[in-house]
Amino acid sequence: MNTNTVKKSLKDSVITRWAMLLLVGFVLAANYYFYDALSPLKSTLTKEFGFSNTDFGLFLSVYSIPNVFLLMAVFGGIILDKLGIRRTGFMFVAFMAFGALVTAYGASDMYSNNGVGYAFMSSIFPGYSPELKMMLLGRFLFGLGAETSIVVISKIIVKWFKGKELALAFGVKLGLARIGSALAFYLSPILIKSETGWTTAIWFAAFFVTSSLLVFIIYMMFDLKLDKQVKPDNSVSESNEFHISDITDLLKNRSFIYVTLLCLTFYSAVFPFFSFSADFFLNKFNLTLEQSGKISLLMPLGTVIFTPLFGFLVDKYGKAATLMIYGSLILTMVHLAFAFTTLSPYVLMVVLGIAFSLVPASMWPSVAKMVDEKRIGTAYGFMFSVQNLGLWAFPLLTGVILDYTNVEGVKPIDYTYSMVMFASLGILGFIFALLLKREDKLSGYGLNLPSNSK
Ligand SMILES: NCCCC[C@H](N)C(=O)NCC(=O)O
Repeated sequence: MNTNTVKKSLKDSVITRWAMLLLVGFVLAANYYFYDALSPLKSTLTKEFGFSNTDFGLFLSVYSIPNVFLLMAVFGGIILDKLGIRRTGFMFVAFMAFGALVTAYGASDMYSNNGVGYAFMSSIFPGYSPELKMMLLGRFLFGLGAETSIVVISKIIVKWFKGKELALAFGVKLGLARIGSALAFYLSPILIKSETGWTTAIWFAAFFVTSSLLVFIIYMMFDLKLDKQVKPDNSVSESNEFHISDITDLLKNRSFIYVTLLCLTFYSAVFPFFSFSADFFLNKFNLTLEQSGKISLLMPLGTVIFTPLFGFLVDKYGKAATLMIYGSLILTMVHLAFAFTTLSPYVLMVVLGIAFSLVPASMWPSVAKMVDEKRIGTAYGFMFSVQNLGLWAFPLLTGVILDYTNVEGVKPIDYTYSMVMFASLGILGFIFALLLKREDKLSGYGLNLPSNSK
């Protein structure tokens, strides 16, 4: 382990380690802001560029292509365990910023007025608009950087908080990420009305991500200082070598497999739903874009409170495996209620926020109990790649289901079948959570024990 300190180091100072969390939390908030910033703009993209439901789903899902099909999150995790936090983090946050700028450029007048790349994009795949293609390229690059940078930030949290308030720190980190999402749903509908044109909403998001690169550079200075204080032991350089057995060992670990499958199904029922949620409320409850955006942001806002709270409880009392079961069950019930009832979407989104706090607050710190810290980047990277299979397939499938079950141009759009799909994913997540808890009794990782007892 990389923690054989004799003297006190930076991470022993409560203020410094929480300040580090705020720095990387800013990077994460920018990442989540950009991911969600275009979701409230679905109808605007249809109006401006003729996006169909499927085009919009394609735009959302292209984020995951580098992580699923090029295994970027896995390679990113391996690169991270080998090259370390600073170099890997800088590289992938820079990718994220570049991708965000390319997306904004693709939606801009500068590009549509025969800007760089317009002629080329017009010449390939003529069935799709040049704007969509440039925006797809941007989101692809953004996704390539964004997922690995989340892996890097997860490793940063483990580095500063393991053996201390780990689950609480993960909870706060996720809370900061969700503030990014909530801000996106709040600000984007306002920014599209700005005098500088509707694309201000996308440019603002792109500059937010770019500013996070500067914040990451500040973090790097503290990281360097900590590494100088906490000298690695002699075995580290050898153990930093990646071996294929690092992956095969993970695949032989049943607890890890169940938690990965839970991650896939649970998140597939949340993020793709969330991306369509503003449009769903608008259609189901006949609301304005601003009203529906405000309902959507109740879920991330709820998680800002609940995720750190549940993280604190997991640190203190344990029960992570049990809470993952409850979280999956609540998620399923909320989606069924969305599909078949007209219960208040305000209440349901808050309840969804509780489910979306229970599982992440328990899941991510639990992985640190199953996997050695030196391999945590590889483990999170692997989970993210598998999860991205869902983040790729389900937005696309939602768009296809919507186009298939609705008549083009006829409003309101009916989301019932898509909601049933999300509820089914919730049921699968519930089953994997049960299996994980059963397996924990055999493996002895102690997922239901408090954080400092392992
Ligand atoms: N920004 C939306 C996609 C993030 C996915 C990421 N791989 C993840 O799972 N993050 C953890 C979380 O709970 O947000």
